[in-house]
Formats: sequence, structure tokens, C-alpha cells
Amino acid sequence: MSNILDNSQYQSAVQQLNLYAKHYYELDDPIASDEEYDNLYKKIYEYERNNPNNINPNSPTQRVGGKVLQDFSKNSHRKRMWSLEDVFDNNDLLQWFEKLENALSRLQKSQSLFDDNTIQYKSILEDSLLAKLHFCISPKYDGMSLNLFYKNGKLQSATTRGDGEIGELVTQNAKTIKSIPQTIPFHGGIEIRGEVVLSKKNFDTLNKEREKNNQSLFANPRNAAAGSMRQLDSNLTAERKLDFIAWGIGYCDDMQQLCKLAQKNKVGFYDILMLLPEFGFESFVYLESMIPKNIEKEYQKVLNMREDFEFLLDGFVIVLDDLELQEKLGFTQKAPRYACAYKFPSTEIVIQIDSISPQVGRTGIITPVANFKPTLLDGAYISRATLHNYKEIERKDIRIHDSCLLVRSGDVIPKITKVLTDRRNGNEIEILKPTQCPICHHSVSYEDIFIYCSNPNCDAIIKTKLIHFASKKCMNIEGLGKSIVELLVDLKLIIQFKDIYYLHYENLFQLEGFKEKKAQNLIDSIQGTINNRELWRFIHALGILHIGEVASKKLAYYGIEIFDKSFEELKEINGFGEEMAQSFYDFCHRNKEFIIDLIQIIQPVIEISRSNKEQQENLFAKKTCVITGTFEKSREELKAILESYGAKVTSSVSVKTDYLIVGEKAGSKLQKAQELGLKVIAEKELKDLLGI
Ligand SMILES: NC(=O)c1ccc[n+]([C@@H]2O[C@H](COP(=O)([O-])OP(=O)(O)OC[C@H]3O[C@@H](n4cnc5c(N)ncnc54)[C@H](O)[C@@H]3O)[C@@H](O)[C@H]2O)c1
Ligand SMILES: [Zn+2]
Repeated sequence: MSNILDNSQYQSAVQQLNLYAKHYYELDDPIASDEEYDNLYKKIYEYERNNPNNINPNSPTQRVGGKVLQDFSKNSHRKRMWSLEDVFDNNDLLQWFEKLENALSRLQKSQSLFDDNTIQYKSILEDSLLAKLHFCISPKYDGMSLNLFYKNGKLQSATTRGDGEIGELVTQNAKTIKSIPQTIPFHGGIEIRGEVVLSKKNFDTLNKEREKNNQSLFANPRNAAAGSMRQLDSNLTAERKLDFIAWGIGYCDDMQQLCKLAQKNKVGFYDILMLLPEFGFESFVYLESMIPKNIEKEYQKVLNMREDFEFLLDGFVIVLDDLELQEKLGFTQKAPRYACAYKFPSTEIVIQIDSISPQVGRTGIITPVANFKPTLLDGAYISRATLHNYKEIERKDIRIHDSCLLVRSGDVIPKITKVLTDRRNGNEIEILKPTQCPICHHSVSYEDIFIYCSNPNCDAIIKTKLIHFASKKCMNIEGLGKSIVELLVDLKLIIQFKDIYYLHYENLFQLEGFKEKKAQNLIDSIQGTINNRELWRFIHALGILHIGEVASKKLAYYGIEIFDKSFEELKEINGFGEEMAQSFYDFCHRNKEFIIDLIQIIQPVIEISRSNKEQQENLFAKKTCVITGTFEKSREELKAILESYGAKVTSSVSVKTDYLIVGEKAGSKLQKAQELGLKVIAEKELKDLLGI
């Protein structure tokens, strides 16, 4: 579609936009990205500006929001609710200020607005009618509008925005939201308006649960919040952990009372907002008042802080502070003239999948990655997104050539949240599960939802494993980074994992990019790890699924024997669930020789090593201990040491406790142990006993 629409294109654009709006506002299940919606909206708006006599009364520019759902009772707002005019960049913002300036100067001609009538319009931000006016800036939370009506301090009703005049009555559901006060210290009638939102964290948890229960996922927190508010069963709403953030007021029958509460003769919009936390609404994480000149800089600041907010932001809202001027400026067809929304770049785009590349990771898991045309998302071009696993593809029914919504929130990798199935044209191709490894062509194995390459010497696995093995928190081999690992594996200088320890200077110094010194340094740093790295680093370096740094440290307390422990024994280690124990056990079982070989080469340093005999024949074997007070070592560490001696460490003192280990500042546990006559072991005694 070209930028300028003809009449028939205009009519079909209106139809298309109405369809998007219906899915968004009424069904809480969008079929387009916000960016697509906004772009089409802009085209329609342009057409209507050029053809003011040919505006389709059904055009989305002519109304606010969507239809009211039949399932709910209807309720009228005492004062109309509005949409906001959007601006997308600094240019748009200046144009918006210019429009406002013109409106102000028209007003000024017809009535005396300001004391100083001599101001001449020069530059919008420097020397104009509005240059010295204050604007209130608040985050634009992406949720669902809600209008709360309070009478004589009591919450009477909660109504969705609906079409701006009439909305759905959702009072019962609103009462389940903790951040909506049931009473406020205001006598008379007042409408408090705000956004019902779902935090990014709660949104993730909700979708994870839905995924587990095989329910469809919400595309974004906005739709989840709206869908949760428009539930007939309030119990369901209560489960969703929604929040309410106030952003303004509507009808108010006693402005004098507000002035009194604010201790001012005359209140502005900012003053009113500042009263709301005193009414019991959530305090504002961010709220500012400033002159136009400073707004662009502030926008950039808030944009940079965007990810730090608990809730999703899609822009910030600029509202003229002076309430009398607000009233005089009035409204367009659907939005106030005195406010606008300065939108943030979209974090959601529509992409079309061109192909799938299966990628092999460290653990051998084959991950499908979708490729698509480079597309701008939140300031960066992206062309790939992980589809996580083949089960996920099946569940979402993702196919090659499908159009999908792709969302980036926080620093998380972009996620495909929805397949836009109504855009299918029959050319979509099913994504097949790999039957062999895409890198080494070895056959694959299946475990749970994952597909693995079962060749331990697969190039792809060796590469990612070696990169992990050499990394800082593992064997810490200086100079052995990603590109060198890839080069060595590609040149077949490394075929098996342990080959890095058999690399010679002669192998390296002729390679591209290697000078004599660099080659020698690398050999030195590889050889330097022999007999010179703690056991926990070695365990961590093996790259076992679910076994990270902390778990590796715990395991290392058991010495080399840890590799021979049974699944049951591993499960008993404090903080180890079945999943971790199983993963470690399976790995050791499958890779016995590999581990023995590596240990012989590397000879990891074992800080505390105990034989099986030692573990069974000591003061702590099979004893129940409780630790209390503060120690030189962390409690976590002490616990692991005691467990490595076969003790069981619990958290509360009872008759079943054998020893109480006490550090400094021991409290009620020590008293209880003494009452029960238990053996108490002080830190120093423990050190002597264990030689630590
Ligand atoms: N993806 C789709 O299919 C689709 C369809 C329809 C609309 N949309 C999106 O919705 C936007 C238009 O929707 P709209 O008109 O409902 O809302 P809007 O973006 O015009 O903004 C008005 C709303 O912002 C909310 N808001 C949040 N914080 C606020 C604050 N601090 N002060 C004042 N208001 C605040 C209020 O609920 C208010 O009603 C479009 O720009 C588009 O991005 C998307
Ligand atoms: Zn492979």
C-alpha cells in the first residue's frame, strides 16, 4: 500500500483496523503488532485530514476503545474517558507543541489568558505562550484503563473505559486488587482513573503456569491484565496478582476539598496526582513536572530506565498542568488537546519465518532457531530468534513462512509469543524434527522435551564445551577464547576433549594470527592448569546440565569420590533436588572413562578429601546437626563440610538433634539445646575436630 490512500484503500484500511481493534479491545487477543496498528492508523488519519468530508463514521479515529462486552452490566462514566494522541519522535513532539501553541494563541485572542500579553511567538520551546507552562510527566503503563468512583470515601464502582462514555462494570473484580483502596479520605464524589497492570514477573509466572496446563498463552502483560479484569469469576481475577496505578481523576464534585488537602489555593494536575498516594493508592515510582524545553531530555532518560520498571511501559504521558487551561483547550474527537503520549520504540514486531537452523549446544541439545529478514526491534536489528525446543514448536504450531509476533522485554532474548494463523495462505511448511545431528550427522536421542546429539565428540558440542571449560569461572585458561577454540576444532587439532592438553607449540605457531609469543603463552596457560585448579572448578568445567558454580562447590567437598556416589546419596546433598542429582549421576555414569582420563591429566586440587572409610567412621557420621550464630565460613560452606562427613544438617533444634554447632551471637537455639541437654560444639572446637 502506498503512503497516500485512495478512497477504496481507505475504506478497506478502516475495515482492517476495526478488525485489529476488535481483537485487541474486545477479545484481548491481538492479531497485529502495535506498530502495524499505529502505522495503519496514521495512514487513515492522513486520509481523513485531506478528505474531511469523506470520513467513515466507523473509522477508529472517531471513537475511543472498543465495544462493551455483553457479559457485564454497563455503567456510564460521570466524565468521559479519552484516548491519547500519540507522538513518536522529537519532530512529532514539536509539532504537537506547535498545535498546542496555536490553540493557546487562538484562545488568547478571544479572551485574556495570560497576564503578559506581549509574548511574541518565536520558537516553540524558547519564547512562546507555552514555553513557561508546566507539564506533568508520568510513565505510560501498558495495561487496561479503569475508572473508580468513590462516594463519601467508599468505593462505589469500577468501570472499564469501554467506548469512553459507557464501560463494563467490574467492581467485584476490582475489589480483588490489593492496590485499589476500598475507602479514601475524601468526602463527596470523585472518579480516580488509572491502569490495571500485571508486573513483568507475574506475567512470566502466569504464562509458565498456562503453558504447563496446556492453556493458550497471553501475548503480553496488557492483554493478560485486560483478560483478567474481564472475567466473570472474580476468584480468577484474584489469582492473577494484578496491580492498579492511578494516573488521573475524572469527575470531582469538590475541588475545594482537593485544594485544602493539598494545602494550596489552586491545584494543578501534578498536585492532584501527588495527593493520590495519601488516598491509599500506590506511590509513584516516577512523576515529574517541567517546562517543554526539558521534556525531550527527560524522555530519553525514562526511555533508558524503561527496563528497570516493574511494569511494562509503552511511553510517557505529557499533561498540561494548569486545570483551567485544560478545560479551555478541550478535546478533539477522541483525545484531550492538553495531553499526549510520547511513545517508546516498539518492543513487539511481526516477523515472517524464512527458515529454521538447528543449533547444537554444550549439552548436545539441539535447539531450533528461526531465521527471518533483519527487522528493527527496540533500536537493534535482529534476524534470529530461538524457538527453545521442538515441543514448543509443536505446541504453538509454528511453521516455516508463518507470521509471528516477536517480543523483547527486558534484556531477555526475543520471544515468539504468537503465531498469526489468520495470515496463513497455504504455503506454510511443517518444521520437521531432526533425526540426525546437523553438525556431525550422528543419530539423535530423545529425553523429555529435548532432542540431543548423542555423539560426545560432536564438533559443535566440543566447541561449546571447550569454551565453557576454559572460561573464567571454570578452568580459567587465559587466551583460549571462542574464536581460537573454533579454529582448533575446525583444523582437527582437537578431536577429543582432552586433546587440548596434548597441543604443542609446533601445532600453534604457524596458525593464522598466532605469533611465537602468543602460541607459547597459550600452551603455558593450558599446562598451567595442571595440578593448579580446585576440584570445584573442574566439576563446573565439565558443563553438566543443572550443575553450576554453587552446586560444583558443594560437590567438591566430597572429594574425588563424589563421581562414584549413587543417585540416592547425591539426592541427600543439601539443596540438591532430584533433577540435579539425576543429571550429575547420569553424566558420571555415561562419561566414567572420560572423567578418569581428565582427572589423571589435570589432577585437580582437592581441598578436603575424605575416603569412604573416613566418612563412615567419624564423630559426625549419621548425626543430626543444627548450625546457629555467625561463623568465619559461610553457613552454606559449613553445612557442606558437615554433610561431607556424613552428617545431616537440619534447621530446628529438637530431641532428634545430636549436636548444635554454635558460632557468635547464638540466640534461642542455644538456649533450647541447653534445656534439652544436647551436645554443643563451638566454632573453635569444630575446627580442631575437622582440621579446617
Ligand atoms: N495490536 C493491535 O492490534 C492494537 C489494536 C488496537 C490498539 N492498539 C494499541 O493501542 C494504542 C491505542 O490505544 P488506546 O487509545 O486504547 O490507548 P492510548 O495508547 O491512546 O492511551 C490512552 C490510554 O493510556 C492509558 N495510560 C497509561 N498510563 C497513563 C498515564 N500516565 N496517563 C494517562 N493515561 C495513561 C490509559 O488507559 C488511557 O486510556 C495504539 O497506539 C496501539 O499501539 C493495538
Ligand atoms: Zn553432533
